[in-house]
Amino acid sequence: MSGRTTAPTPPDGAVPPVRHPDAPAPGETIGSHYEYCFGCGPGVPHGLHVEVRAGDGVCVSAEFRVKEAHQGAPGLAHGGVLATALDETLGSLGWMLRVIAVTGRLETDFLLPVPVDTVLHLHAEVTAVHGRKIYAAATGRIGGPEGPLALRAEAVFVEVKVDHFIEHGRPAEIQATLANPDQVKVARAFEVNP
Ligand SMILES: CCCCCCCCCCCCCC(=O)SCCNC(=O)CCNC(=O)[C@H](O)C(C)(C)COP(=O)(O)OP(=O)(O)OC[C@H]1O[C@@H](n2cnc3c(N)ncnc32)[C@H](O)[C@@H]1OP(=O)(O)O
Repeated sequence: MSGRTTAPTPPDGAVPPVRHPDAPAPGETIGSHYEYCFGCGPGVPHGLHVEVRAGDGVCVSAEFRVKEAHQGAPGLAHGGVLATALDETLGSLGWMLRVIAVTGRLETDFLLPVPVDTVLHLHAEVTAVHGRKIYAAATGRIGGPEGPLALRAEAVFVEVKVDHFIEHGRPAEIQATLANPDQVKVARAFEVNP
């Protein structure tokens, strides 16, 4: 046994998260990190267009309107789409820590069906950090920030460097991204100075 675990419960030795001094101000819109991101990109017509704002802790909130293109059952959102909305919101927490992190594990409870046209109110926060692992939790509420709880998630994100994307991404998109200083900035590629 190696002792490695991917469970979303912080292990012994995990520490509380620290909001980075250069994190976006509370209430500030974080904006899309990539034009063609299915979760937040304005260049994806059937994408989710999740809009995220910084919170005052190591947390963010977001809204997402379920569209016809997001159905699973008639008139209801597809569960995978809802998990994507949670993933996108959780992924934005990297801005609050000023790191790039990718989803390692995402556990989702689907508590209520979510009809088309619903505005889902999402909230995500970092609960602990252990080395490169970032532990986080998220909720999705129907109709308002205090509305009925439809979704709940726990996640482990793993911090990576820009090299992760350069090594694994399709070259055409990576080269176009790195060649565009505005795109590098919004992509959270903090260690790149274009
Ligand atoms: C050009 C710039 C572009 C920038 C764009 C920004 C976009 C942001 C986009 C956001 C979009 C939204 C979000 C998205 O959709 S992100 C897209 C979906 N996610 C992915 O594609 C991730 C795919 N997986 C990997 O690339 C690797 O497996 C990673 C990088 C995750 C780890 O491989 P790596 O070789 O690096 O790490 P390691 O093996 O040395 O392990 C290190 C530690 O991590 C722990 N661990 C490992 N795996 C898991 C796991 N699955 N769960 C829990 N924990 C895990 C491991 O136990 C160890 O801990 P410890 O045992 O030491 O304590």
